Order: sequence, then C-alpha cells, then structure tokens
Amino acid sequence: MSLDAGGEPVVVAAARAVHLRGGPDAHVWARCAGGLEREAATELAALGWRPPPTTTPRPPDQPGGTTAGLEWERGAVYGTVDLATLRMTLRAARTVTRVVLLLGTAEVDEVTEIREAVRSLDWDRLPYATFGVRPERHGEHGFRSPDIGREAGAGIIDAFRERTGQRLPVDLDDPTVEIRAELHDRRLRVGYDLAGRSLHRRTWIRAHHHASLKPTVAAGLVALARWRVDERLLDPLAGGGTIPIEAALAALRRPVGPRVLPRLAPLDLDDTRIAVEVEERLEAARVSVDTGARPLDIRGVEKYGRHVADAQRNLAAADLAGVVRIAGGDATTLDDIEAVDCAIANPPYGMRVASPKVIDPLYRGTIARLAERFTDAGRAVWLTPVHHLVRAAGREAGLEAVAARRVGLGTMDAVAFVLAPPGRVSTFVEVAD
Ligand SMILES: C[S@@+](CC[C@H](N)C(=O)[O-])C[C@H]1O[C@@H](n2cnc3c(N)ncnc32)[C@H](O)[C@@H]1O
Repeated sequence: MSLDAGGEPVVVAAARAVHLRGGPDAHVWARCAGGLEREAATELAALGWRPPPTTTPRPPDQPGGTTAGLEWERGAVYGTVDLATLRMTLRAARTVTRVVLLLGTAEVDEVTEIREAVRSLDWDRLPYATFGVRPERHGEHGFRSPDIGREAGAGIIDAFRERTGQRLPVDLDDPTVEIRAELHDRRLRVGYDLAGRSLHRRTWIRAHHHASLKPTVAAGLVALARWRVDERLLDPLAGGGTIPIEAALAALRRPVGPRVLPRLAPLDLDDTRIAVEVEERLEAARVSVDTGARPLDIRGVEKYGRHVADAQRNLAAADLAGVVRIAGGDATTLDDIEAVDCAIANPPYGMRVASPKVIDPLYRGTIARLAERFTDAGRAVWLTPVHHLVRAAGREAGLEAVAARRVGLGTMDAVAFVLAPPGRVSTFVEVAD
C-alpha cells in the first residue's frame, strides 16, 4: 500500500481509512483538548460519527459550533454512533481522551437541582461496583465543579438504593465505573465513560519527558497544521518525540487505543463479531513503512542528549526507529535542516525549566530559522502560553499568525498559532480565531 492521503490532512485520512458501520445507535460525546474540537470533530466524522439527535441551543457568548456535521462545545464533541464505530473510535481515534455514553441531559440553574435530575435518569444498567463522578463545568455559575460531582454522586446513590436497597460504594481515585457529569452553561450531560481511562496514555511512551505534550494534543496539532504525508515535517524542539511519533503513527494508520476495553462498559463493546471486524479493518488500513516511492520525511531536533536518547526509546517502542529521525541539534541554527513544509513546535514556556530571558531569543531564533527554510507551502504551528512573544517573533521573521487557538493543557491554557508568510496559506486555515 502506498502513502497516499489523497491530499487530505493525515489524521483525517487515517481515520477515513477505517470507517465502518453496524449495530444499534448510541448517543455519545467525546472529550478533547479545549481549542482542538474542530480537529477532533473532523476525525470523528471520518471514523463514522453522525450528528447528535437534537441541536443544542447555545448562548452566543459560549464557544462552540458545528464541524463536519458534529456539534461541539469547549472540550467536547457530540454525535451518534453504532457499536462498531464506537469500538473503532476507542481503538483508533487520536485526538480524543474520553468517549462517553450519554444517559441524559437536564437544564439546571441551581446546584441543588442536580441531585434530582441525576436520580431520575435510567440507571438500570449500573452494576454494583465502586463508582466515581468526574465533574466538569463551563460557563458562569455560582458553584464549583466539585459541587456538581457531589450532587450527581448523591443522585446516583439515591437511584441505586431505590432499585436495589443497597448503597453504592464511592471511589474517586480508581472507580470501577466512571460517570461524567458535565455542565455547559445550563445544560447538564451525564454519561458512562466508555474508555475507562484517558485515551492519551499511549503504549509507546517508555521515557517520560518532564514537559511532554499529551499525545492527543500532539495529534490535534498535526491536524491543525493540515500536514499531509508527502510533506516534510519538522519538530524543532522535539523533547521525547511526541509530535513526530504521533504524526508518523497517523500517516501509517496504526491504531493507538487499547485493544482490550473495560469489561463494565454498559454496552457490549466486546461483541466478538464487531471486535474481529474492527481489528480486520484496522489491519487492512495499515500502511507499510516500506513504501518505496515516497518515504515519510518526519524529523525532530532536540538540544539535550538525554532527551534525544528518550525520544529514541519512544521511537523504538512505537516501532518507528529508522522511520522518524530525531537528532541532537540547536533549533536556533537548524544546521542539518534544509527545507520545511510544515513545522510543529511545543517550545519551553519559561516557567519550569528555561527562564523568560532564555525563551525570547529561543522563540525568535527558531521561528527565523524556520521561515528561512520554508518551502512554498511552509507554515508552523507554535503552541505556547507565552503568546506575546510569538507574534513579535513571527513579524521579525516575515510571518503572520493566520490562526490562533486557545488550547487547554490541563491546568493552564496555551495558544496554538499557525504562522505563515502573509497571504500564502490562508486557504488551508478556515478562520483566524
Ligand atoms: C516542552 S519540551 C518539548 C516536549 C515534547 N513536545 C514532548 O512531548 O516530549 C521543549 C524541548 O525543547 C528543547 N530545547 C530547548 N532549547 C532548545 C534548542 N535551542 N534547540 C533544540 N531543542 C531545545 C528542550 O530540551 C525540551 O526538550
């Protein structure tokens, strides 16, 4: 099989290759990094997700929209799937951390309404097992996320006691059943977490870089950059290699999710026929690295030898040694790099390790060297919370920010800039946010 994404961005092409249908429908939502919902929705639609049953009225000041027919709000994409698509999503989706089976929604104004709203949902499939509620809150409210978790947990305990007479045991650290309760403005959604644990935990991670990017965010940046498999991709600040590795795995259409799914999922995701069919489709979609005509050109540069060694360990675990090249070097000189179509960088932020005095020349020098090496298609995605430095560094290098997204990185927000020569690539980015 040859490396041919048909001109599509690689993450989407990888997803489309494994699309399949079958079985009864379920209403679900996926969680992804805030700011990368459009990329997640595009990937999920290519995996076979269809629109959710109803359109959610959303206040105009709340971020959200519809991409590839799927509605999204900050950090969440909503849709309808059949069992095979669901299993395929858990195995193959690169940009999402969770997939949640929707149990019900409610309009909520006061925190005290949550307990009753949750109690009245259909908990018939809930087994006697430890459970925990993971709350999430977006919008203006007079209460905090833990309050949502506490009230929703009380509602579940009420419902279970009414049905069985037993009190369900709570375990917030390592529950057998994870329930998600997410409030976006007034709309509360409650559902079963089908992934069991965050899907960003890839098996290829052997060496943890102290400032590593979540692989799901890396995959989202690859999609945001609209990288195609025939383009030269460079991560000039590669660390443990997350971005180059995720790009290569997508190009080669290798699944990144767990083969064994949690046993207590309320749907029979281990239905043997579906499981076998999904694995067969994944196997058929895989692309050989030995493609001959157009080998992948994915490179990383990293200053410190110990990180280069860690990246090599991760590459070996991902079975990408000899496919992706990560070498020692300085991003502010890029000595061994001649031409770049697409650069994706997750630089130091000047908070934990490098000081602000160090990152200013690092950003300016690296962005200038990239601009000098850009081909006609050249562009860079640059992710950092230190945004004020990036526009200035871009301007100095003759680049402009053609898009900027506020991307959630757990406890902090960063901005992903797409930097490109003025006017040249404005067609590949849909809007400048
Ligand atoms: C935030 S980390 C990247 C982490 C990476 N994305 C991962 O997930 O493992 C930034 C990296 O830039 C490297 N770095 C700092 N200055 C550099 C320079 N001048 N040239 C190359 N790499 C540099 C640091 O050593 C660090 O590994």
